[in-house]
Amino acid sequence: MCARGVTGSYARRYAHVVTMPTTLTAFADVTTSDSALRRFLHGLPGVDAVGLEARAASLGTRSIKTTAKAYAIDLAISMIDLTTLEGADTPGKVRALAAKAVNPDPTDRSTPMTAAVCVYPDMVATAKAGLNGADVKVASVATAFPAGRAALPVKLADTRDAVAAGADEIDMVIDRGAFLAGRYLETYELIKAVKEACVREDGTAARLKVIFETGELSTYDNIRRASWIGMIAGADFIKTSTGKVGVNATPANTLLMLEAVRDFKAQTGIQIGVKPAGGIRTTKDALKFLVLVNETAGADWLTNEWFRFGASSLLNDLLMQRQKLSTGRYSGPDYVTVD
Ligand SMILES: O=C[C@H](O)COP(=O)(O)O
Repeated sequence: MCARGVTGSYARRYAHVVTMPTTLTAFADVTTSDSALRRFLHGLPGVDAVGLEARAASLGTRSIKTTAKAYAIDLAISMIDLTTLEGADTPGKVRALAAKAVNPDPTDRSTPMTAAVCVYPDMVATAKAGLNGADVKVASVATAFPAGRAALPVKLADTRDAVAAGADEIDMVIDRGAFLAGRYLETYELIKAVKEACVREDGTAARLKVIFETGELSTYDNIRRASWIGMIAGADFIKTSTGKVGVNATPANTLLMLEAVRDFKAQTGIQIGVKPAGGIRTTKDALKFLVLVNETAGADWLTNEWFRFGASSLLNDLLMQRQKLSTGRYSGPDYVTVD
C-alpha cells in the first residue's frame, strides 16, 4: 500500500494502512499542509447565525397544499434511512425492520419503500438477507460509531468488515476531538482513508456518508468548515448527527449543509448528498426539511439519491398522515408497528 500525498504525523504513523485516492484537483493546493487547509477553511465566509436561524425558521412556516402534501409524504418515506442503532438490537429486530422498509404499510402496497435500513456492522448480513433482494440499501455505521474514539486501523477494519458483509453505504463519524483541536488535515485524511476502505474487490464502492456530529462542533462556522473538509475529501453525503447526543438535526444546521453542497456543486460540478439525522419524528418536521432542500439546494436534491432522513420513528408518523390523507381519518394505534 502507498501513502502518496499524505502529509503530517498522523499520516506518517498510519502510512502502512492508508491508501490515498487522488485529491479533487480543484482543491489539491489547499490540502498540501495543515496550514494551507487552515487558511482555506478560515477564509470561508463567516456564518451569520441570526440570519441563518431566521431563514430556516421562515422557510419552516411555508404551507403545503393537500395535493403536494401527498406527494411530499411519499417522497419523505422514500428518503428514510430506517435506523436501529441500539446495543440491544437483535437479528429478529433487524429482520422486522428490513421487512418494514420493503413494505412499510402491508394494507397499502402503493406505499413507497424506504431508501435504506441503517444498522451496526455486525447486523449488515442480517439486514441484507431480510431485504431479500428488494431495492432498499443497507447502510452501516462504522469507524467506531458513535464516538469515533479508536485508532485508524480499527476504524478501517470496521469499515471493511461492513463493506465485505454487503453494506451498500457507510456512515462514518469524524474524530470531533481532532477537528476541535484544529487538526483539520487529520480529519481530511481520515475521511479519505475511509473512502478508500469503501472500495470493494471488484472496484465498485459503498457510498460514503460523513457524520460531523454538529451538536458537538460548537459553532456554525465549524459546521461550515467540517462540511468543506468532508466534500473535498470525497464524501458522497454529509450528515449532521449520530442521533446519540443532545442536539441532533436542526433546520439551521441542515440549511448550512445544503448551502455547502450547493456551493460545492457550483464550483466543481460534483453533487453531494445531505442527511439530517436524529430527532426527526413528525411529518410536519420532515416536510419543513423538504422545503429547505427545495429552496436552498434546489430540485436536483429532491430524490433519495441526494437527500435522506436518518430516523427510527419518523416512518410511523408519515404512514399515519398518509392514511389520514387517503381515508380522511386516523387509524387506530395498531396501524403501525412499534419498533
Ligand atoms: O441516524 C439516525 C439516528 O440514529 C436516528 O435517530 P432517532 O432515533 O432520533 O430518529
